[in-house]
Amino acid sequence: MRIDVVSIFPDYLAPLKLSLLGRAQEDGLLSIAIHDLRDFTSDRHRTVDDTPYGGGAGMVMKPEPWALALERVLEEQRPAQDAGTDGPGEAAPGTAASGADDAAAQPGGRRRPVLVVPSPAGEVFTQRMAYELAEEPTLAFACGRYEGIDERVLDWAREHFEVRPVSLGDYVLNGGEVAVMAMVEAVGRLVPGVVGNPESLIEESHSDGLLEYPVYTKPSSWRGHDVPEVLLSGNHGRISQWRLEQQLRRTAARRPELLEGADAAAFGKPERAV
Ligand SMILES: N#Cc1c(-c2ccc3ccn(Cc4cccnc4)c3c2)n[nH]c1N
Repeated sequence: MRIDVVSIFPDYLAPLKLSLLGRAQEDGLLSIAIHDLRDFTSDRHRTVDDTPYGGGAGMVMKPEPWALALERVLEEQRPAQDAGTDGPGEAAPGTAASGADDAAAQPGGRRRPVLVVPSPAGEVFTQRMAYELAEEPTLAFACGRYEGIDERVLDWAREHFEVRPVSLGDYVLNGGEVAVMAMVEAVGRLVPGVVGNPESLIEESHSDGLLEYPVYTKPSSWRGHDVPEVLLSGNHGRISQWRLEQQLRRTAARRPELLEGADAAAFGKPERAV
């Protein structure tokens, strides 16, 4: 998978070169390119913002640098797009990645590349969305700042990308970079080979629509706190039952809305046609 990120703070994204995602790039499983929006300005001050039409506080990001930056992204992503490389497999039927979204279709049937635009006004990011985005051969992320990006950029981008405004959650950040870090990590770890043991992707929070069970390691007794006896029993049937009970208890206590009409698949990996 190829990922491109456009930001006025490229150094903010430096951690994407570390740890698991860094090794995945060394192994050729992922490539992550960061583009400085200021490289696409034309004035000596490398201006990326201006005052808002209609008045109001703050500044708005100018459209032209964004269009030039995103055109460069389109150009650089074309080989991966044309190869359709690196989706973890067939796109889950019915998901946007599977071409079910006609809006994403290009002339000649080629799918438009996905552009994720972090925004407080976006669709909330979920594990299900992470699975869907992980099916794409390329992803582009536009990190806004100030009061946001001139809306005409998104209108223009829809002619070239499948544009997805996405929010990290219902709180206010100063820009899109933190959201992109979270999304790139959540998506990147789903690309086959990035996480050493794919088993660990199965039993984690949200992968089955429930919060994960508590985990323990040695010593079995620590400062007067003991590991639950069932986990020392070696009885795998009892252990699985206990873990599911813990998941249900935690989810009911902390995220009861996940249980309403819970169809675990509705929150985890999209259903695949049998
Ligand atoms: N994803 C996400 C977000 C953002 C977010 C994302 C991009 C930008 C670009 C600018 N701001 C500041 C800003 C603040 C308020 C109103 N309008 C703009 C951003 C906030 N805030 N909260 C989230 N969950």
